[in-house]
Amino acid sequence: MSQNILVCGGAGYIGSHMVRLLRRSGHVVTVFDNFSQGHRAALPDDVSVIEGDLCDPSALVRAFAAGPFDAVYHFAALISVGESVTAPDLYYRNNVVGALNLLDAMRGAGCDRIVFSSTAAIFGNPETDLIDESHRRAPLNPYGWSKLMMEQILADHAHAFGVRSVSFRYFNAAGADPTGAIGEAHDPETHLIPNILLAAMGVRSGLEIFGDDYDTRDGTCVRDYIHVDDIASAHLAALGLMDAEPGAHAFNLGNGRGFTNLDVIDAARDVTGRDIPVRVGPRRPGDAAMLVADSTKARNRLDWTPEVPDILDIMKTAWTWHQAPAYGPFAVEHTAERSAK
Ligand SMILES: NC(=O)c1ccc[n+]([C@@H]2O[C@H](COP(=O)([O-])OP(=O)(O)OC[C@H]3O[C@@H](n4cnc5c(N)ncnc54)[C@H](O)[C@@H]3O)[C@@H](O)[C@H]2O)c1
Ligand SMILES: O=c1ccn([C@@H]2O[C@H](COP(=O)(O)OP(=O)(O)O[C@H]3O[C@H](CO)[C@H](O)[C@H](O)[C@H]3O)[C@@H](O)[C@H]2O)c(=O)[nH]1
Repeated sequence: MSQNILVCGGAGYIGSHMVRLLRRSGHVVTVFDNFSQGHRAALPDDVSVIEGDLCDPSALVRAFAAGPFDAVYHFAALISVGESVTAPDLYYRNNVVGALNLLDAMRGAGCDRIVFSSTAAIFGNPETDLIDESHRRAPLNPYGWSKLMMEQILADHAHAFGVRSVSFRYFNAAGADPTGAIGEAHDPETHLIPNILLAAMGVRSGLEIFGDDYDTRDGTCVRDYIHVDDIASAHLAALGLMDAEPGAHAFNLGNGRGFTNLDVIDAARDVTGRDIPVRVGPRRPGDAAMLVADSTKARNRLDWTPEVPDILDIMKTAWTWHQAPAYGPFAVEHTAERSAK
């Protein structure tokens, strides 16, 4: 049955892939975004767009006046682990105060279902190779704390107000829509795979690896990369779970395979066939050595199966996007590079 969905942060990287999946699935979509990182060009013509900031309660009242909404997907946040260490005030204001404003506005409008973007960063350095939902939470940075606080707030709102929620702890979102129409375009770009591909393009002079003295197989950090459309498909399944079971649910989303930063660079060399100059720099503050998901719970409870689990296939979709980005800070440089050939 078609539902009316508000997607906060829907113009961003993961949100825009969610918007497309919701439209393909027949749902009606309204996007709320302040466009600090989002892109209008990432949105299809058949969605309504409300420009506003989560930190402005009046903008949220305006958004909910466009409802009623059956559910909210909440992707809007500041997302850089390293930046959160030096600017914690920004992270707590945007990610906690802003999200509380959203919950207030939902309650005022009688909307009681929310799917929340949490993160592997709530776990800190893991005690086991694979991290399942029962693992101890011990964030290493304010970004992770902001997300863990929101998970607690959602649990308390379930108890006090009957809010139904699903928190998804994504491990590392990667890849792009297979058509290449939308993809990852942050400014500044801090994520590993886009930075590697920008180095492969020659848009960046090379890639700096943040530390090679971690206690891992080759000394670089280990991450679990999950295709952005596989994150979106889990979110779609969450609608049914919230209908069936009240309360605050949480799931870890990953492929269960860890790749060192050097492995990821090798995968990019395979896919692009290009030289990727690499230099080793100091560790980045707030980084965990290794984050790999056990997503058995999502597979069982949501009947969720990742469709693009292979790192090379994930990389191929990212490469398709990066070679001809339709928008974002590097679209112009890429155009210049293409025309120079
Ligand atoms: N990218 C990853 O690997 C990853 C991993 C785990 C969790 N997450 C979480 O997933 C969510 C989406 O991540 P993303 O990579 O798509 O980020 P993104 O920056 O591309 O998207 C976030 C969107 O939210 C908007 N936004 C931010 N603050 C806002 C505010 N105060 N009011 C209104 N709009 C605002 C931005 O303009 C942007 O469009 C975030 O909550 C992030 O913490 C991302
Ligand atoms: O230019 C770069 C960029 C990244 N890295 C390294 O690559 C790994 C992955 O870094 P990303 O910035 O791509 O991703 P993170 O693991 O730091 O964080 C991502 O996943 C987290 C969950 O683990 C958060 O949710 C966050 O929003 C999301 O950006 C880390 O070891 C990082 O130090 C580099 O060496 N060079």
